Amino acid sequence: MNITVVGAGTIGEAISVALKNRGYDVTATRRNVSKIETLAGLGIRVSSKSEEAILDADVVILSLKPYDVLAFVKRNARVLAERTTISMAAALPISAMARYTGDGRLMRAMTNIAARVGGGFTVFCAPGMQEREKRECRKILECFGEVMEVEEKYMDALTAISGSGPAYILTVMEAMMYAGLKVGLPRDLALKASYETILGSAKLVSESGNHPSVLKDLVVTPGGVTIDAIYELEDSGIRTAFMRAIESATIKSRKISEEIASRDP
Ligand SMILES: NC(=O)C1=CN([C@@H]2O[C@H](COP(=O)(O)OP(=O)(O)OC[C@H]3O[C@@H](n4cnc5c(N)ncnc54)[C@H](O)[C@@H]3O)[C@@H](O)[C@H]2O)C=CC1
Ligand SMILES: O=C(O)[C@@H]1CCC=N1
Repeated sequence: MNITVVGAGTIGEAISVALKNRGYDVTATRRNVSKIETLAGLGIRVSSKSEEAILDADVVILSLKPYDVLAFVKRNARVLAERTTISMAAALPISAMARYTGDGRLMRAMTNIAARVGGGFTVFCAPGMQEREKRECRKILECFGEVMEVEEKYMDALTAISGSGPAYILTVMEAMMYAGLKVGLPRDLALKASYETILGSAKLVSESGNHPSVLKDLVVTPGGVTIDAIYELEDSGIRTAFMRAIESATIKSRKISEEIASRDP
């Protein structure tokens, strides 16, 4: 199966590598191909001519900025209507693209940067697509990590939690690492202790099926060390900070969505 990834920037490059690693035949496009020369070394075809590169594709994955995806869909509506098309863009509703192509072969997906190492979480919706084609797309998305089909009304919130999420967790990781430096750990050890702890905690929730609060409570030994840290975190309002952050990103995604839907590129 030939897959063309249009817009090999941050996410397009990550998913091109993940697809190639799973044996797909991949073409990646970017206006300035010198920036994706390393992809060619991995056996990915690179091209600056997106309009031509989609002609040979069975599946087209669009990883341009949201408004650029819509403009690309409009310009190439006839070609895309005859191919499976997966938009990775935040905030771009299927209905806005379907104005030009119909929704029969369109999928909207949201992944995250961990797709690069097969650790992404990808949600998708494709209300007009036949089940067989949807299953093929699902297999493609599974190259990026875990996959779930969801209703489109949840996409903005999921973008805010898991699409943008690595930025929050990496901020937490960085803060933990700097805390380690403050209390005298060497840099490498502070970083490893931080990421292994985040990785292990996520694995514990995923494999035990327990609620995070149940597991957290097990760590807090009465009169011990952890409670002093939890006291400081609660005092800083860490939970409301996360809730505000994710609510704010959700609102931003909805706002962009409304703006895009009302524009004709
Ligand atoms: N960065 C992330 O972690 C995630 C991004 N996304 C979505 O992925 C999309 C891309 O985001 P990023 O990768 O962060 O942006 P980016 O700016 O790194 O990538 C977009 C790329 O498209 C290229 N481009 C623009 N017009 C083109 C054309 N006509 N043909 C070929 N290439 C063209 C640009 O040069 C750029 O390299 C956005 O819609 C975003 O919402 C989704 C999930 C996570
Ligand atoms: O910041 C953004 O808009 C994109 C969507 C999810 C992650 N990055």
